[in-house]
Amino acid sequence: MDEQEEVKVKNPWHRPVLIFLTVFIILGIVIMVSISVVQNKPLPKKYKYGIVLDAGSSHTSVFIYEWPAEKENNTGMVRQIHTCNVKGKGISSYNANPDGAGKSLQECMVEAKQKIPAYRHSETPVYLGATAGMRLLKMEDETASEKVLASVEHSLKTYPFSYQGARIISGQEEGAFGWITVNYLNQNLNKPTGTLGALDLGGASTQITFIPQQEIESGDNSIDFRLYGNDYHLYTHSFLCYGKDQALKLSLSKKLVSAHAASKTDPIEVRDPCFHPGYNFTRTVQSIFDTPCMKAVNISSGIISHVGFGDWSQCQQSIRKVFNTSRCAYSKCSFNEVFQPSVYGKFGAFSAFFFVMDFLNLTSDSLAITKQKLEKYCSTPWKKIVENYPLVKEKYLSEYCFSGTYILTLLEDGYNFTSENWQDISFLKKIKGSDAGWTLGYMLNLTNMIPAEAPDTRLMPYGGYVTFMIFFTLFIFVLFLLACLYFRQSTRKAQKGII
Ligand SMILES: Nc1ccn([C@@H]2O[C@H](COP(=O)(O)OP(=O)(O)OP(=O)(O)O)[C@@H](O)[C@H]2O)c(=O)n1
Ligand SMILES: [Ca+2]
Repeated sequence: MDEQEEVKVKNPWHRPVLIFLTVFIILGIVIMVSISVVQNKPLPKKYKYGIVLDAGSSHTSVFIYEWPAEKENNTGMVRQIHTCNVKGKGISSYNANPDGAGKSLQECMVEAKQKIPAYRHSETPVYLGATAGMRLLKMEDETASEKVLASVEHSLKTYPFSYQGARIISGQEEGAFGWITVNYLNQNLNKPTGTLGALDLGGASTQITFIPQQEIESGDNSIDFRLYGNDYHLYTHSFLCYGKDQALKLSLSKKLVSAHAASKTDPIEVRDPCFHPGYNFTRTVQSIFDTPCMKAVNISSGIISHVGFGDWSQCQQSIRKVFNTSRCAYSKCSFNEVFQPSVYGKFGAFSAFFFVMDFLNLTSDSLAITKQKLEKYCSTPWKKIVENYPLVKEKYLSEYCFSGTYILTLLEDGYNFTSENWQDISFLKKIKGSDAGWTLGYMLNLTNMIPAEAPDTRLMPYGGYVTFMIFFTLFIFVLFLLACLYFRQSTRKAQKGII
């Protein structure tokens, strides 16, 4: 009986240290299992795709985007994997032949089929957004614009993707989605850092979008977003007819009207300081007035002899005439009686802002140097320019003096940038491999990929998780060894006791 009692007392499982260690080991295992379950929730590993067609006034581009399926709500995860430039002009140029608009997309859409894995085709959304060219066509001939949209819709539905619509987007959407794109790509949206304003220059319209420091006095210039848990109150404006092709027509029409008033020769000679000395090109009056951007004038037909004389400061004076700055019903205006708060913060200037300033090698100079270089460029004889750039299309080449001067005048006299904040403007084409423009923001919005609230994050970052698991495994292993040793010692002692 005495012996039996001694065995009971010395049973090692009854020692508090051993009980303590055992509880710790079990607790440790439970914690490890729980963490690995939370951390390793099954996640689909594959990529998803989206296609957006930018049907601009001068041309159409097809953008293909890709993102990891499990990370679609994180900022900066969507990237552009391919672009295809549709051959020919923009879809609005098919007003007299709407079927041609749909057909023009074929080559790029076939390319899209090859770029996106076949098993993803049916779930890949396709959106087409048309901008200022189609806005103008709609103003001129609504039936023609509907036919063009019906034609591209019919064409896009023949592909195995998930067709989501073809529509004319508003100027506010164009500005706001451009702003979302640049800030999404720069990963500014879920951080307390400042955002980047967006400046977009197309062929037929131009947009300015930024977060101002002052109240927005006109309702149609204000847009509110809640993205990743932050509220954004944006100023945006789109100037229809102030893209660089329409602005050239506006400017030429003014020169034509005064030349016509001064002398009624046929052809009418229009001397233009925005074109190089020695440049001489024959145009029809109709080619300048073929747009609803211009008021009808009494010169409706005839031939123009367009003669350049390359004088930058006269060119700038002539361009100023297309901006009406005489009246403003608000505390501040840009031009044409449009409210605009003072520009604030850094800006990204893309599309034709970039094409032109990049060609002229003016993307990183001060305003004063930019003017000097442009003055020199405009006064260079046309013959020399053609010799210097044999590979550039003559139509593009002839217009860079006008376009550069237009950009400078729009930014300085129109939007009120100064020599102090000139270098806050970055002329850029791409951000981390994706084009700056409205298309990415448009897709992110329509696929709900930017949540209003910040998405849930992992329990801990991957590196932290791995360190934690290694440390904890070692810890439990040591505890286990200690427990074994202690158990063996206790058993021995107990056995000795029995003997
Ligand atoms: N390498 C290039 C490409 C385009 N352009 C010019 O840039 C303008 C078009 O810019 P873009 O942003 O493509 O305009 P769209 O989107 O077609 O027009 P919008 O946005 O007004 O609808 C046109 O004048 C075109 O001639 C250029 O000078 N150099
Ligand atoms: Ca555009």
